[in-house]
Amino acid sequence: MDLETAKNRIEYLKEIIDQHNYFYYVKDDPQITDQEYDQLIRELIQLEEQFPALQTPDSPTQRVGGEPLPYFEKVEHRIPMLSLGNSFNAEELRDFDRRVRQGITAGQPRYVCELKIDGLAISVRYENGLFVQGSTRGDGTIGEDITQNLKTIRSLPLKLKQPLSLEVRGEAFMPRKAFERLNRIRAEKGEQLFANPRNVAAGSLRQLDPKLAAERSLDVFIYGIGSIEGVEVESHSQGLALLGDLGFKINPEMRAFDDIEDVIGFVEGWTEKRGQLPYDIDGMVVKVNSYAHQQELGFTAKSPRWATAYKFPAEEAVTRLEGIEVSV
Ligand SMILES: CC(C)(CNC(=O)c1ccc(Oc2ccccc2)cc1)c1ccc2c(N)nc(N)nc2n1
Repeated sequence: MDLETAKNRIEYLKEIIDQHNYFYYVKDDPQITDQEYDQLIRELIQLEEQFPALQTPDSPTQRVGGEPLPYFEKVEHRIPMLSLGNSFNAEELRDFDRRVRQGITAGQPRYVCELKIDGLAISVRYENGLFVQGSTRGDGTIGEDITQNLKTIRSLPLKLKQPLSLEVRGEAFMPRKAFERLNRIRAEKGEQLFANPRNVAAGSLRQLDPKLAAERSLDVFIYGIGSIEGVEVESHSQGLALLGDLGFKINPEMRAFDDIEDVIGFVEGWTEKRGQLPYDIDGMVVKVNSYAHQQELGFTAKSPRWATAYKFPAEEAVTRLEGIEVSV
């Protein structure tokens, strides 16, 4: 095969594999069998080995990157990763609504409610549509560069559907089924079990060897834009829709409401049924949707005044002792 033919075939394979990665890992709706997918990947690996000059960093073969790192570099977030104030019950959500209504001068607030995934907060930077760097939240200003590990998460695109430069925020997590499978294997080996999926996700992303992160079936939901060039976005929901169009995995359970009583109904609903989700959540996040309203409301020292985290009541750790239920 000559160079030109190889170049065209490699470009075709990268495109088609990216599309199938999107269907499988982002939409959870595979369009081809695992065997057909493996065949495409194997052909691309062979062609890139035969024509090394044609291998590019955004190739799907580059997800399980290089050698283990000696340490993680520090990364300064251009836009800080802020924390959330907490609300613990319906009345505190009503207080939040009253403060919001006092702080805006025009219109009524519209709220977007999202699941608060129990994972590790991350920030990922793209330049001209290509994944260039990923980092942990750290202290909100300085995080750790975990690019190699984040590239192993297949629901995180290496190349966006539009060549935009932006920084996104999200939560990396381990699905409950992967957590249970991992602990079953550790139990068989007589190794100590992990306490919860969040610890495994955090521990995996802090491994210096990306091959370990690649084995952990980690996943990600993107929940916000840190910064974006060349695109005007006016609301949080519009931002999420744009992120979805770019190929990011957005949590499908987000809803918008105009009345705080509907927000309360929604978050109380999830308090009951969160066990049905394939991943752990530790609360809900309620955000004022309009960026104009967010601008008016501003921030406290470390949190936006236009968002709050509704924390679920601590689950009663109920253990069965000789058949009787005791709450601990
Ligand atoms: C709302 C925000 C705190 C993100 N937003 C920011 O971090 C943020 C940061 C600078 C901003 O503006 C500034 C720009 C420059 C300087 C200072 C602030 C605005 C928002 C947040 C935090 C955690 C979340 C979580 N676990 N789950 C979901 N679903 N959403 C979440 N949302």
